Amino acid sequence: MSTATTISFIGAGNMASAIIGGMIANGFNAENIWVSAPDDQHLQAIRKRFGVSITTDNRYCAQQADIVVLAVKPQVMADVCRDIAPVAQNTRPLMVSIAAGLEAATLDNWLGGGLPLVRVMPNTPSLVGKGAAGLYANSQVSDDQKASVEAVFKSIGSAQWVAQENLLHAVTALSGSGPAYFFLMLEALEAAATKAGIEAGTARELAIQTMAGAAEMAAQSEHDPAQLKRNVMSPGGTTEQAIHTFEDGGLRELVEKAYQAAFSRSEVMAKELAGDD
Ligand SMILES: NC(=O)C1=CN([C@@H]2O[C@H](COP(=O)(O)OP(=O)(O)OC[C@H]3O[C@@H](n4cnc5c(N)ncnc54)[C@H](O)[C@@H]3O)[C@@H](O)[C@H]2O)C=CC1
Ligand SMILES: O=C(O)[C@@H]1CCC=N1
Repeated sequence: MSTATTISFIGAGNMASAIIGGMIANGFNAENIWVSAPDDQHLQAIRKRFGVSITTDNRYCAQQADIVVLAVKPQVMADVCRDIAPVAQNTRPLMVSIAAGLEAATLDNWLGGGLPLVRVMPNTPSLVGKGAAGLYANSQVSDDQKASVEAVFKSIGSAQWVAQENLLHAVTALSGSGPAYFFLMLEALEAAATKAGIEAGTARELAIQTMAGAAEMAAQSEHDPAQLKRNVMSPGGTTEQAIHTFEDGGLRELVEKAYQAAFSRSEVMAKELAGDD
């Protein structure tokens, strides 16, 4: 990533903090980052934590950078885009939206039309440099702009381009929402182990380390996850009992159902919000 790149964030919430934190931990200069939001706890917290420049003026914020990241909730995006449209049309930065289910054409329309725009579906582990992001560029985005936004997201994890915009629904349901699926698993394991008598802190430590270890192994191994799972299942042993319980209880079907629910919600949001003009 070029050290001269300047980047503005409109919105100072969970996802903006995760991206900014990851970028700074990777050597990005806080002086080149601006953030705007209403004067709330988020904005003050982000300045204190990362030393970035802040403002409550979205237009001013948008004017400060080569890349403007739209990091507000989808429901307020229309107002935010219409407000900054005059300055965006004037300075023509690369616009980046991280909002779930909001199509590039809808955003571009709200921004006055004809702007280079990349949609990114990131996730919160970006904060610790372990993000997973899907990216899609509209036809106005140059190769150089693609390279710079890719560099930002690669600096905080994995960044994968998708060829068609509608594949971002699939990315959202996988890696965008995905951290929450694994946190749920951690909660459930910790609760079960605590019931069995282990102290809560110890249960959490062992569960987290197990999840991190399994993920690292899956990333490094030449074997697929099914084989890695079989390697843990000693015949007649303990794991076999647990895995059979998961399978008999319909875990695969439940995962598919949960994935589809997130996917469908992303599609519905796109339709609902596209009509908001
Ligand atoms: N939280 C997550 O795991 C992920 C979130 N996203 C997307 O990121 C976006 C932001 O989500 P979160 O950070 O979770 O939400 P959040 O609620 O934590 O943050 C939203 C931020 O927008 C600010 N804001 C509200 N109205 C504003 C306005 N008019 N102008 C400027 N700022 C305003 C709020 O003060 C807050 O700082 C959403 O569009 C969401 O779809 C995408 C991937 C993952
Ligand atoms: O739940 C949401 O809508 C956002 C998008 C992916 C993760 N959080």
